[in-house]
Amino acid sequence: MEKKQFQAESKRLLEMMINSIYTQREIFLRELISNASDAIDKMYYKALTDDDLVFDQDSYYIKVIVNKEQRTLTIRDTGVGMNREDLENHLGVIAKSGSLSFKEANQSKDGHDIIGQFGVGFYSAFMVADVVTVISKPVQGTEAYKWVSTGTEGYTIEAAEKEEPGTDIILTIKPSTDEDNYDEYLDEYRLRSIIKKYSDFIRYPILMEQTSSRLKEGSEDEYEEYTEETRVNSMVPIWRKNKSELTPEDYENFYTEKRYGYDKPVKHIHISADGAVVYQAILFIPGSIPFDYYTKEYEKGLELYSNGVLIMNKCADLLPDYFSFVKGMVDSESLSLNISREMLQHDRQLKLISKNIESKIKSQLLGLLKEDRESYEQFYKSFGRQLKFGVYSDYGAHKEVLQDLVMFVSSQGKQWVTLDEYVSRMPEDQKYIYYATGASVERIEKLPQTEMVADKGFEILYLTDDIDEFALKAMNGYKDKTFKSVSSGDLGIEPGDEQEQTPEEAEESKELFDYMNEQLSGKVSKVKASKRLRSHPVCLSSEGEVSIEMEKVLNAMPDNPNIQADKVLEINVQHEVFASLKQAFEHDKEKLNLYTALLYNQALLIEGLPVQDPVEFTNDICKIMV
Ligand SMILES: Nc1ncnc2c1ncn2[C@@H]1O[C@H](COP(=O)(O)OP(=O)(O)OP(=O)(O)O)[C@@H](O)[C@H]1O
Repeated sequence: MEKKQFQAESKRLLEMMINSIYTQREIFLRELISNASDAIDKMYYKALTDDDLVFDQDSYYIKVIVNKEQRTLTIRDTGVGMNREDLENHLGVIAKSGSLSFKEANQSKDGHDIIGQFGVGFYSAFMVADVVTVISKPVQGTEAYKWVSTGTEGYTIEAAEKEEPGTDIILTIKPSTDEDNYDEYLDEYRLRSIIKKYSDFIRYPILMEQTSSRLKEGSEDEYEEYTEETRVNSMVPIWRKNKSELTPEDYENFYTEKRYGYDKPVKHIHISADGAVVYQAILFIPGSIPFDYYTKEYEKGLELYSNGVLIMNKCADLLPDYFSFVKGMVDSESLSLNISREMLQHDRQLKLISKNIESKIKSQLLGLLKEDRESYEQFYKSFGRQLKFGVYSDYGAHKEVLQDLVMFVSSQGKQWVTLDEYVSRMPEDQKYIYYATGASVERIEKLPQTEMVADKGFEILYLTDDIDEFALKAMNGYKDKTFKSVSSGDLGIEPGDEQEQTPEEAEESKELFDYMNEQLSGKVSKVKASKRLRSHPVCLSSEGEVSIEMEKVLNAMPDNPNIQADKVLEINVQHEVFASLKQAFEHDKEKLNLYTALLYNQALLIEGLPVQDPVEFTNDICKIMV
């Protein structure tokens, strides 16, 4: 029998293929099953134009058969089959896809979409097999042929016996070595799991013999093994079903089956888009945070299918970082796959899909916020931090998408409030959206800096997360209103009469404050009379872009940039302490120095900043006690 040679380039290409296109060996099964499914699809197309053929969906199947003794794995289909010419042209020429030509000649209808396009998938069989034998009989023909190849050595074709039309792809599985386990491709359970993973939604049944055990007839304790043929794939992808046919339980089951999470999702989003880009998607907002969510180990992404075949487990490009908590899958016919189907070309389609998905997620979250506040707050407690990171990232470029989704606890009843709610209940004379920062709501409530704004009856957002203030800065403002820290210089509130010092008093205290400022040189940039304090004697505020809270966050970072806020020590001139300061200024400078140091350290403590020299601080307290 004449042995035909692959062309030189083909030989190299095949070597390259086998060794480098695919990173995972197990996908050989996906490729062969996809080919089998394509072959059956082609029957469907042929039946459309050939009156002698009837396409009865139920009579077509794909069978995976294991023979452990002979180390063979057979993938059998009842599709169109190949004649001698096809075997030569389609399997003898690498990168020639009979399926692609077929697809081009037959426009896709009714969701019968052919998968093959590159003409290389078949050769992935050589990743696990020493010898590949193809026995095929075309549906329109009487003769069967056998194609045999050991890979790079070329192939032979001869006449063969086969009753039914269709194709058997018989792989002689390589022997296992110390490094490589090939036996797994002869293991029923392993094969089933590979089929489930990649080919669950192939629309023809994928059948396999299943070994189980049962009680022997007539016996109460003796078991026997038996085999029966069962279907491995679930065939109908739920995302192709009509939304009205599906119940909330169906979605929840899908979420659990797919192992997106072990919790109950807060919401599902089922998309069937057939506009500029055609795709289906089922997305979920998880009900609780995955344990590794806020760690580097967490990988975002959606499962990506092309025509029901899994292409990628986690396609990161489909989700922006701020929606990285979303789980689910996308299936599209219009993707430009690369040859291994492992990575996608960064194409327009994918971008369109991800833009589309982003706006769907946003509108669904807004819907949840409106219709089911409790669930939204539950969601927000888990993933709000990620949304705020999103607002802050890329210099606020995504604020339009996210600003209506963020919330903060506010001084009004310590409830969550959105920016929209805050602004809509602002009294007319309130210029700014006020916020205060601190480690917890309880601590913020006690901050002296909040006194004046709170006295005025203005609502204050309580910022307890280290990202919060950065996010607000990135947003700049909301609906024409700018954000204002209660610790910032100008609060935009006219002080009441009782706070105003007369010009003489102000002149008098200026000398005192200048003196104190000198004592605190390098620590604060100014000491001044406070306009915001009511009952407390002292507080720190900041001037300029960097607030004290931001200083804390920035300095806690690993590469500690040592950024300092421009701090101002504010003294409540209505407080009795101020009278003592004045007294000491006139009669006892040493005492004033002591008071200045004490007040400064108290202000630091209130802010949650470390006292630079705690021993000296306690000594100072002792000094005033004796
Ligand atoms: N089971 C089969 N029945 C009928 N024809 C087949 C079968 N398997 C492969 N072929 C033919 O061989 C060709 C080459 O198959 P191969 O898997 O290499 O490429 P493909 O499926 O066209 O593209 P891709 O690389 O994208 O999978 C197919 O296009 C098809 O014409």
